[in-house]
Amino acid sequence: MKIALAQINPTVGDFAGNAKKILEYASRAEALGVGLVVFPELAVCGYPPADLLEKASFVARAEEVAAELAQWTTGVGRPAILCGTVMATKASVGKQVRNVAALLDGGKLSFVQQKMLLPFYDVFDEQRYFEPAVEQALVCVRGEPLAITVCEDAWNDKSFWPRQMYPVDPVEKLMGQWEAQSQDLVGRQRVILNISASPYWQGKQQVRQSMLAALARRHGAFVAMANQVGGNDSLVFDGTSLVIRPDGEVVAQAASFAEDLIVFDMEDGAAGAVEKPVDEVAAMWDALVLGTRDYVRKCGFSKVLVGLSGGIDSALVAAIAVEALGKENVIGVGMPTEYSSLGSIEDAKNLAKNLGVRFELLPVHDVFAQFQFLLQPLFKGTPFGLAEENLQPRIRGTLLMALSNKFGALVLTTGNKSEMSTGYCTLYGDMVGALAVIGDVMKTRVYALSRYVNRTKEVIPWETISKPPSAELRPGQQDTDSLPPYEVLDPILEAYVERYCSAEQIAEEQGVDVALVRSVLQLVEKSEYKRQQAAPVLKVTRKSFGMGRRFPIAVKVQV
Ligand SMILES: Nc1ncnc2c1ncn2[C@@H]1O[C@H](COP(=O)(O)OP(=O)(O)OC[C@H]2O[C@@H]([n+]3cccc(C(=O)O)c3)[C@H](O)[C@@H]2O)[C@@H](O)[C@H]1O
Ligand SMILES: Nc1ncnc2c1ncn2[C@@H]1O[C@H](COP(=O)(O)OP(=O)(O)OP(=O)(O)O)[C@@H](O)[C@H]1O
Ligand SMILES: NC(=O)CC[C@H](N)C(=O)O
Repeated sequence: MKIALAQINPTVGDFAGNAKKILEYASRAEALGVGLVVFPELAVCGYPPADLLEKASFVARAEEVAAELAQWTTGVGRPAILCGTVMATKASVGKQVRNVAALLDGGKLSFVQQKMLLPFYDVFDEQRYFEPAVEQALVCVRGEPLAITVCEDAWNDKSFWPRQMYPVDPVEKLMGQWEAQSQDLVGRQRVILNISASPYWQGKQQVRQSMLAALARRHGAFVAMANQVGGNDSLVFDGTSLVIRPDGEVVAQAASFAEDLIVFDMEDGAAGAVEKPVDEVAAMWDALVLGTRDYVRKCGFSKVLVGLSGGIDSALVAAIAVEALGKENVIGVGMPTEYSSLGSIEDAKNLAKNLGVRFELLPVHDVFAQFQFLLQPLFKGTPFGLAEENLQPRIRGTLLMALSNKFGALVLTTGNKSEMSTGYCTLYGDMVGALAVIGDVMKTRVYALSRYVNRTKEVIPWETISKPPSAELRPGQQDTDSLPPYEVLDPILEAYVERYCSAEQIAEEQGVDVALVRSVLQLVEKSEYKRQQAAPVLKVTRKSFGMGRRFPIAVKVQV
């Protein structure tokens, strides 16, 4: 039997749109003569639906849609559909919802495999909503025996992980059944299907592939994983659906960061490997582009605004926005004060010209002067300081939000992960905005991505890339007045924020003074309040700010 993996981009809660997409892909699979078409985890309602799952009407709607989709499988020659959805539980104890792989065949719901392992770490919170499966069962589709798993069910293999997170391994259980039923299944190729909603972070594609290859080798099985693609709030799903043969070789791989349909046939399993190497910078770029596009469009917008300072962060965000939404949908706004260098305004204009985007100049010297004048009686006798400096980003934030209200364009916020980690950003100032596009990208990585943007021609002006970073909030200000150089800072932050290393471990690992490390860690601890008020951050690393990293604010932490 030919099996198709349909890597679709659903929208959370858009039942009609998702069902239409499922049938569109199922029809394409039908035209290719497949017997079964496999869709990602929760394809019917989109992943992650979060607390929408607590509404009985949401779950009921998913059940109705699954029944409608089943109708489609009635026709002659129609493939069976295996798709992720939610269903109410029947028992009167426990959680009310099940995360399931539903097999729709012959016009009806013919089999249900409930998810057994419910991830509850980082961005996942499935134990909050779902009742876990207590058992697994093999199923025959058009005469082919199949082992069906839902995402995390395949992530607990003892041959791959040094430590198993759960006491059971659903794949092991299913393969045990294959053994037990060997009389019926003798000579039959083992096949493990996995429907996934497995989000991207840097390096994730390789982890997923090696893990599934280990599973294939250990059980002598074909492993086929259909993954979701697309951005949903902070999460970006890369797709990269895979088919791996029993010797661990990849035999089919779907596109990354785009919808796709791939077909495989166990009989042609010997076909050459099609493994595509991953360029980490390119993958991160693709993730940021897709995450931005889907956030803006799925929220019902098409246009965005970016404050262009002539600096590298806003330049990179504008370049991502153009790739995601088209140059006609991006507006750059320059808002200089007396501390902005002439070069910065030129750099911002050149960037806008290179990107082909509309550029508006709103000099804010007078507004800034008016604010200071108004505050003068209260501020009398105090030196020019943070309060005055921060007025500038706050004026810019107010103007960007006014333009947003007037023209219905979302503001993209430009802070990077180094700044968000250390609190080097102004609350209600440069932190305004709908989406923190590069909030999970350290400054040193911002440079790498900018060079990637310029790989064929100069888009981000070289002046922007080569000048020392500065917030330009007072004469001659440079980031290094307040922070260590980014080459020193970023590895410290990565070790602390992403790997939870101690000051001593970091000092030893990186050969830096422990007092310097402590001063950086203190900045991280002191700025949690800012991060909790920040726009959603597109997750591109193992540990990003937002729902997968929860720390208290009113707290005393020793670093
Ligand atoms: N625990 C807590 N919970 C809630 N709110 C808390 C708080 N602690 C302080 N606050 C509030 O936060 C205020 C301080 O925060 P905030 O007003 O943001 O100001 P603050 O962090 O003091 O200053 C902003 C820093 O970021 C730098 N900056 C600004 C803009 C852009 C860039 C750049 O390079 O991109 C850098 C700037 O040079 C300065 O060093 C306090 O006055 C207080 O109102
Ligand atoms: N003169 C300006 N005109 C328009 N927007 C500005 C201006 N200055 C700052 N901004 C906005 O505020 C954000 C914070 O900028 P700032 O210059 O303070 O530091 P930065 O983090 O180094 O960013 P960048 O590298 O983009 O300059 C910028 O990315 C930009 O969106
Ligand atoms: N939806 C899931 O079960 C995802 C969990 C899985 N470990 C992943 O990160 O991809």
